Parts: sequence; structure tokens; C-alpha cells
Amino acid sequence: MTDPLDFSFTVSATDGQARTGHIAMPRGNIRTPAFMPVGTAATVKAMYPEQVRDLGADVVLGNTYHLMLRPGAERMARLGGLHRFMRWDGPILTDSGGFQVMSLSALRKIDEEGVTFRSHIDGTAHRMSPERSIEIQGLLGSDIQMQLDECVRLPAERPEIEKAMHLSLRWAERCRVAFGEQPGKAMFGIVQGGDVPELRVESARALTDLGLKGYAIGGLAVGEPQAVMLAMIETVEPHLPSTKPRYLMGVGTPDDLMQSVMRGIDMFDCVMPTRAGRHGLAYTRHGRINLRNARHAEDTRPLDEASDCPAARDYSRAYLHHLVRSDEILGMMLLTWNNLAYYQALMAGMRAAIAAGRLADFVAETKDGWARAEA
Ligand SMILES: CNc1nc2c(CCNCc3ccccc3)c3nc(N)[nH]c(=O)c3cc2[nH]1
Repeated sequence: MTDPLDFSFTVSATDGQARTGHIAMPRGNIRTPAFMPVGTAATVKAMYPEQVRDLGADVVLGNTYHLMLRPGAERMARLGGLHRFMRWDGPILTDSGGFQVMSLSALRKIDEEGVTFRSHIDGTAHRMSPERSIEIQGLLGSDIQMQLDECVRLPAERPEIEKAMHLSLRWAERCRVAFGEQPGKAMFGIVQGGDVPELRVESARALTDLGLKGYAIGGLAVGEPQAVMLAMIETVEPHLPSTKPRYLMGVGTPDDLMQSVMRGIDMFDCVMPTRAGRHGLAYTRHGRINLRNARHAEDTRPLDEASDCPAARDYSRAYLHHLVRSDEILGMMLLTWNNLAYYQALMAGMRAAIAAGRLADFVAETKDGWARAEA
């Protein structure tokens, strides 16, 4: 029997490299494979937290970079932490902020000590060390904290990739020391190494030697073809402990999720379903539908009459087309709801398929449904 006050990962069934199970944490269990909706500024955009829970999400993502700038880590702690602030009582995973610094802030610099950057909100100067990133994640009340790392965009030259991977390893050690022992919480390391197999293996082995509670694969979904991403997963997977969760950061499309689960990934996060929803795109079992397209103007069918999500089942495509064309807020709300529901249904379908030893069939049936999409 695992200690209900601690973090534990149980694999209940496997199907090839794929695994299904759950992470037990004090704030609740995370069924795996899991898709984690992104809640950048303490909100899953256009969604009530109750809706996010009802559509099957067990864990949401918070963002250290955004929240340290606004409302501020110490202020969040004074307000009782991120769970109370956003009314999410399940586990929260926070990214460490390094990736967002490199993609959002101006005038940023990386050195041995950490990252120095200017806020994209008000231009104020900030410094984030591995220790400060872990401290901020603690002040937010994060349940699963990510190490501070350096993610290199691809394509990149080997020396740059190697330098960033080694820096990230040194930062992993510093984050582990700063995190210390926090029963019921976890700090995950992040495998780097770009598209260089031997650097990926070196990173995975060194992180495994640190004996962490979970391992993320970073440095992917940064512009490389899906084939390169999948090849790096295959390279890294044998060098990560099979008893710990694997989290593929920033991924991905429904096909990315299925291909990666088949290769042994347990956790995902991606802005795709929420961002696409705000831009009029619907993910469905018939494939992706762009509701801006005029062909929907008089289509009285819902997105998916078989769905148990009201956004997919109860509203006509004609209405959704009208809302999207009119830039109505309800359009963003309904399509975000539909997309997150679809992603969670896909994960639930994979969990059941793995338990039944039929993941390959499930993947084939899902892709067949997309292909048969109406003209
Ligand atoms: C989209 N492709 C992609 N995303 C990556 C991320 C961010 C993952 N999403 C975190 C998030 C949290 C809250 C709100 C919004 C996003 C990474 N994060 C880290 N730390 N390291 C990576 O290598 C790394 C690589 C990535 N590739």
C-alpha cells in the first residue's frame, strides 16, 4: 500500500511500450496516459475550472514565468496559493519558466547562474536561478515542479545543443538540492540533447542517476519534423526508469499523442486544443474542422452527435460558424470546451485500449475516423 501522503506511480497494464496507470498524490490521482490542459495565467482560457474537471482532466499546468511577473510569487503565497486562487483542487504541474523566458521575454541572457530577462509585460528586469525557480514553484503551491533548463530550438549545431544539455544537467542537480524532500510533491528532471542521440542518452542517464520522481523529455516540439521527435523518444525511452512517469513537454496534436503513447510516454501538455479553439478550429473524431469555412454556414449537424460534451453535441455547425465569423466570445468558449473534451476522450480511449491490449487497433480506428471525414 503506498503512502497517501506521498507521490507514487503505478503501472496497471502495458501494451508494447505503452503503459496505463496512475500517479497517486495527496491532491488526487492522475490517470495516465494523461493530457494536462495549460493554464498559463492561472486560468485554462475560456473555461470554468468545474468544466475542466468534468471533462476528465486530473491535472492542469501553471506557468512560473507568467505568475512570477503577475500577480507575483510572494503575493500568490499570501493569497493562499494557486489552487485556492484559481479554484482548482487537483494536482497542478508548473513549468520552471526557462522555456517561456526564451520564447516570450526580451533581452534575455543565460549564464551559469541562471536566466536574466526583461518582463514582456512591463519591461522590468528579472533574474531566475534554478534555486529561485524552485522557490517560486513552492510559493505557488505547485505539486509537480520542473527543473530550470535550457531548451534549444531546432535546427541547431551540436556544440550549442551539448552546451545547453550540460548546463541543464548542472541545473537539475541544483534544483534537486533546492527542492529537498517534500513528501506528496515531486520535482521532475528534463532530458535535453536536441536531435543528437548520444547527447539524449547522456542526458537521460545522468538524470536517472539523480533518482528523481519523474522525467520530462524537453527540447522537442520546437520545429522539428514529427519523425525526428518520435526518433528522439525512441532513443531516450530505454534509458529512463520504467517505474517513473515520462512527460513529453509541449506535445501535441492528437496524432502526436497517440504515436508518443505507443512509444512509452505517460504525460503531455499542449496549448493546441485551447489555442485552436480560440481560432475557430474544432478537433473531432471526424478530424479537424475549421468553423470559419463557409461550407458550415447552413450545416445543422452538431460537431459530434455521439459526444457527451454539450459543446460537441448540442450546437449546430451553422451556429458555431456564425459565432466564429462574428468573433463572439461564446464561439471561443464552445470550441475550447469541445477541443479539451476531445483530447480527454482520446486519452481515456487510449487508457482503456492499453488495458485491453488493443492500442494499435484503437490508433488505427481513430485515424480511420479522421480519414472518413465528410467531404
Ligand atoms: C510547444 N513545444 C514545446 N513546449 C515546450 C516546453 C513548455 C511546455 N509547456 C509548458 C507551459 C506551461 C504553462 C503554460 C504554457 C506552457 C518546454 N518547457 C521546458 N521547461 N523545457 C523544454 O525543453 C520545453 C520544450 C517544449 N516544447
